[in-house]
Amino acid sequence: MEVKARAPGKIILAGEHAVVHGSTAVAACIDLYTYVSLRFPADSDDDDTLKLVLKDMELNFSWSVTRIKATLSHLGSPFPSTPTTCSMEVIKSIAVLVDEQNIPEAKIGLSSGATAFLWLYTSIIGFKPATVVVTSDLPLGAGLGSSAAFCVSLTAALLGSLNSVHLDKNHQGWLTYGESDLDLLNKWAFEGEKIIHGKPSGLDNTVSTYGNIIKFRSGNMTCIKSNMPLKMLITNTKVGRNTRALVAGVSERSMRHPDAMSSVFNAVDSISKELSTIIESPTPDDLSITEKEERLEELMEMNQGLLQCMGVSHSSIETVLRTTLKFKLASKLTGAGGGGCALTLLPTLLSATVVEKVTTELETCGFQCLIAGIGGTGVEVCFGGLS
Ligand SMILES: Nc1ncnc2c1ncn2[C@@H]1O[C@H](COP(=O)(O)OP(=O)(O)OP(=O)(O)O)[C@@H](O)[C@H]1O
Ligand SMILES: C[C@@](O)(CCO)CC(=O)[O-]
Ligand SMILES: [Mg+2]
Repeated sequence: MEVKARAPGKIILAGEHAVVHGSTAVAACIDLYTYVSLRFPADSDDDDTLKLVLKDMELNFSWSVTRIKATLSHLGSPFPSTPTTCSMEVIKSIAVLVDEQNIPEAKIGLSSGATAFLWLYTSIIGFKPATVVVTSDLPLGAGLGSSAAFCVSLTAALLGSLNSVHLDKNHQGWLTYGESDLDLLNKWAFEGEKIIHGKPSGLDNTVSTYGNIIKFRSGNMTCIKSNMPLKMLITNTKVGRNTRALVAGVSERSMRHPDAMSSVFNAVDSISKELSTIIESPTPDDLSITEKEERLEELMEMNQGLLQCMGVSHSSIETVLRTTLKFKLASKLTGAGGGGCALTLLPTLLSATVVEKVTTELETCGFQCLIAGIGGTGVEVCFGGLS
């Protein structure tokens, strides 16, 4: 049997980092996906290996199931209906299995992904041979939620292979999970994100699981129905960074300056709330689309200033801000910052010529620009019948 799954990446319109400290954030999924295919060998096959193929990265990992079992069987796996945090002690045991794969230094960031894989696989499936193939449209470590899309799509494929999860396995094409299975999936994906991010808020895995545009605070989400066009230019500065280190840096700063940072987080909370109210309010209401866009631009600029205060901007992000400002366009970083991606609001009345000019100038700086569809469906699974 083959189970396929796909989960979207995301953009954060407001509230990254502050959301880790209890503020509201607003995020939307984008139509760029991570895909996972899970295949179990036929019973007749004499196969004892669990294989993880990271196709885009040209990396093949394989572990003997007997060896994994010897390391982890004391945990009583599998326990698919009980999402459980991987303890530091178990992370260390899994790290030994990952180290044995001799990941090249240039790709060493993938070791946290491989650790999350082994935790999710053994916790949900147990000690069974399989081949898991991963591909992704998303740039890794660039702020578009690749880690969450990886954890969500992987969990979707794993849970989809279980008989206890109710899905029509004869359905042709992509299928969505029922509400309670989605909740279980999201909890497991969050446990994977903890291994990659250290202290995630849960925002990224939640928007990848449920899709749409969401308002999120302290683990609770509300879907937002947008009443205005929201066209964003995404610029990838291609400056690599790591969310775990950036999140830890903000926490350290907030320990050094608790009062000042708590005011910063409160200000972000107000920005996210105001931004979601503007997006949701009916048009024409008291504000025209153009007025709403101007308010959003101002809020994005304010949020960017506060992200700078948190210490997560970067000279490459500042270059994007300066370049887009020349065309009177507002931008902010999206995701964890420190490089990665920036968002620029493209107002409805902006001419195609200006979009072309700003894109060309950003690309001349060595950046990569894209416009993604936002707010679609979240994670999906498929048991065959994809063209
Ligand atoms: N397709 C994938 N295959 C394997 N590992 C992945 C994949 N996508 C993400 N990862 C893991 O996630 C890490 C990147 O996660 P990180 O949280 O730093 O960035 P991001 O999720 O892209 O950005 P942000 O968290 O700011 O949205 C990679 O180094 C890798 O360990
Ligand atoms: C930086 C952060 O707020 C968003 C990363 O996309 C981290 C998190 O919420 O887990
Ligand atoms: Mg991430």
